Amino acid sequence: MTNAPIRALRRRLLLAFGLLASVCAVAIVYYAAQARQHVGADYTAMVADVVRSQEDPARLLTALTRLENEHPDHRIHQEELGELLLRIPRRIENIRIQVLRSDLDRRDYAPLLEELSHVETRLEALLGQFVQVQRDGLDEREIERLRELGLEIEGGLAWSYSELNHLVQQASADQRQTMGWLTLAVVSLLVMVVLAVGAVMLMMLRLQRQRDAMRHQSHTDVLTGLFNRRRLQEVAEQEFARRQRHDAPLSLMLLDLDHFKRVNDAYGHPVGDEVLTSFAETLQRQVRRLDTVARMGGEEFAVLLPNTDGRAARQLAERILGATRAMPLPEEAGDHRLTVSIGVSEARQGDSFEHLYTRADRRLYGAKEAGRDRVVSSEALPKVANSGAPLDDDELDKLQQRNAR
Ligand SMILES: Nc1nc2c(ncn2[C@@H]2O[C@H](COP(=O)(O)OP(=O)(O)OP(=O)(O)O)[C@@H](O)[C@H]2O)c(=O)[nH]1
Repeated sequence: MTNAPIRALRRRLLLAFGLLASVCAVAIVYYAAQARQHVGADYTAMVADVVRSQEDPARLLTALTRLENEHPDHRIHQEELGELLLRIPRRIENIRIQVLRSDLDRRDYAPLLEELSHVETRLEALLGQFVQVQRDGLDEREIERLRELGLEIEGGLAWSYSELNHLVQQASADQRQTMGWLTLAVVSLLVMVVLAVGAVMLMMLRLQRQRDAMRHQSHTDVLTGLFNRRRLQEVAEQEFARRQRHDAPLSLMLLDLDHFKRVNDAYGHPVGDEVLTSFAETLQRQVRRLDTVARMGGEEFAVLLPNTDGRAARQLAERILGATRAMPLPEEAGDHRLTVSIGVSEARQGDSFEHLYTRADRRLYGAKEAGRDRVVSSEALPKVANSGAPLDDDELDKLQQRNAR
């Protein structure tokens, strides 16, 4: 079992994690920018209006002073004053509406609106006075009265606008601070979410690894690292299904080390283990990547050979015979001659894996019976000593039964 699926899964998880983190980062930056823009835009219009209105009190006073010095025949400054007396109430109304619609605290702006209302009544009085002046002309008393009203209005307006300015600046600063905290909270939250998602992904990855490791163990022979009987069965079922679709040949080879008990008895079990492991390596060196090598138990092995007919399987088996004889053994067992018996069978029409396995097993038995260190396959069955004719499967069955008795 390779690590490739785990690596692929890890790559996919990392990619998903990176994408998620990027989306979160873009969302945070976009949100923060939007929020700041919104706060700024809310008060900018009001501040602009207040700044414009703050010029009105000074203009009013200037217009009144010029009025004093104006020649009765020239009505230029009277017109300027008249215009101001119409414009200032409009501006006050505009600012009042904006204040009422804003998020400012009512308790903060109530005195300010009260003062503006007072200024409005004073403006009405000034307007009345002004109309009278226009009608009756200016005298010392009228001028004095106009100046008093003008100063009162100027004071009220200046105080109200400066208070309002202060309130707006304060509110703006408060909101910016709130937005800062809010942004920090959102960022922390998102970071936590991202970390949590990352942790879950890591856990999933670990679980996947553990599952793969367990699956690997359940399919693997501990001593040799080869597949075990169960895995061979699974692969064989897949190969049989594939064979039905593509009509490709499929062969099975069963191998059993000869007189292996003697190795154990002569050199000890650990040396026997080493020999089994070396034989497994020898087998793997002989086969192709698409072949499946398994240890069936004890000193018995199997090789499933997709896209391989009986003849090619036999040739491979002959090669394995030679490689086994030439296989270097552990030092302690240097004198021993290791050989193997092999039964080979090719899948026939309508076969199941059980059929294929039983036939190969029978031929393996035949190889043992015929003297070991040989291959028995459908293409070259062992000869019966007295007749010299090759044995077929039925004859091998009979031989097997006779020996069992
Ligand atoms: N060292 C070692 N020996 C094992 C292992 N599994 C099975 N064996 C031994 O393999 C031997 C098999 O002996 P037998 O079934 O008599 O077969 P054999 O001696 O190879 O004789 P033939 O198969 O008839 O040629 C026994 O001694 C088992 O103890 C293993 O994992 N390690």
